Amino acid sequence: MADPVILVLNAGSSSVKFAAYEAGPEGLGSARWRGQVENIPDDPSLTLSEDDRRVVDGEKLRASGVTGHADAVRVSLKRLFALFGRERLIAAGHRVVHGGAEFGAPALVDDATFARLEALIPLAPLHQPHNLAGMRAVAEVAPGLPQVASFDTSFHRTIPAVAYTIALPRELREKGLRRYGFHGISYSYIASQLPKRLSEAERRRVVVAHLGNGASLCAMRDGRSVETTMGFSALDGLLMGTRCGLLDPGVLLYLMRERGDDVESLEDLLYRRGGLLGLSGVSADMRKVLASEEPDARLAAEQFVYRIVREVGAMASVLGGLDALVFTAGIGEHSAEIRERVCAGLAWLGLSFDREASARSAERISAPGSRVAAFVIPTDEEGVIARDAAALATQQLEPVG
Ligand SMILES: Nc1ncnc2c1ncn2[C@@H]1O[C@H](COP(=O)(O)OP(=O)(O)O)[C@@H](O)[C@H]1O
Ligand SMILES: CC(=O)OP(=O)(O)O
Ligand SMILES: [Mg+2]
Repeated sequence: MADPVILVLNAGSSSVKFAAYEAGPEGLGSARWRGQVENIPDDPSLTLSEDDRRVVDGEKLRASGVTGHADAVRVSLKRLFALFGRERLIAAGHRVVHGGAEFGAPALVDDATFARLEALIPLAPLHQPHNLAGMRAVAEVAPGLPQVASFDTSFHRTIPAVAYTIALPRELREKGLRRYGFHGISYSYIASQLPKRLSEAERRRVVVAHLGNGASLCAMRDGRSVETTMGFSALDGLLMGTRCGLLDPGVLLYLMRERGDDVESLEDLLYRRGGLLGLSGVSADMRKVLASEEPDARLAAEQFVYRIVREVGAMASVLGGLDALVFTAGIGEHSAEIRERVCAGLAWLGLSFDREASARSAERISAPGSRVAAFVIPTDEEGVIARDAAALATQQLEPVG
């Protein structure tokens, strides 16, 4: 009989990425099927590969009535089931952006858990509803299938109170007002790779730069998170594709008082209209920003780098020094130019950059003898989620006795 399959969904604010893994006797390998629906809701388009071969290439879905994330999941599942039979599915794993103060580890999603995740929607309004819509869509198409949530916040539970506490009155703190941190699934994958790729001395005090559409830094001591640039929400910290990052709250008070901006318009401004897009006026995509001659686009790229350099300095301070810097996610993995500019800004820390190694995307991009080592390690959020799902779903299928 064919091996069972684990499905993974990673729903972002405007996309759904998915992957499916065969669970053989040796465990899970790499994803056999991968794909995504991008540009939801304006112009959703589907891409799907089997064994790294394109099966569907940018098919427009608008005409088939796909508008939201749930539709996108339904269409994706239909296409996947044409490639491997639905009966082979044994579990689905989901990236869930917010686990609140409660979820410190992956969880099987039953009705009670689902309700608790729904209660966290106000903490991540542009991510959490889509994560939950994915679960509902899977439950419709494959009723009874075990579903597992992996959380972006869990990895940061080792951050100490001095770093996560927000200095506001106790009654607000007791309602969950604190810094949480995000991109934890990606950071936990990178942490798992450090012992395999860095020497013992290099992996004591590490800063990982997850630079994708959303971007953050994580300071790790011995592989555990002690500080991160995102906080209560995914709006904090670095400059991102469409988010401006760290912002004086006085700006919000000003906009509310002077322009009468309401919650919806501020949310739209902060999550969708700022960052590289808002500053450059060109695009949220770093490739287009770097290619543009517009002065505002140059400033956007310059500020993207500046904010990383500034925050790595703060992280090094928290760690009491820096042994290694790791780049990951879309920009971190693919943009040699951004890596070079960031590393140039960190030369004072003793980072000596190997441009030739970075240009060919080598794993180690610092020069021999550099006091701070630098690396590129491709992240694998889907792989982490698939393994979490396999572990929890198998537990459920085989009751321990
Ligand atoms: N060669 C490249 N040079 C610069 N930026 C790139 C390159 N390839 C991808 N990117 C950037 O990576 C971003 C997407 O990163 P990714 O980690 O996939 O983000 P997300 O998971 O948040 O969608 C794109 O917005 C694009 O700007
Ligand atoms: C938490 C977050 O910012 O996620 P993403 O990078 O997928 O937008
Ligand atoms: Mg991502």
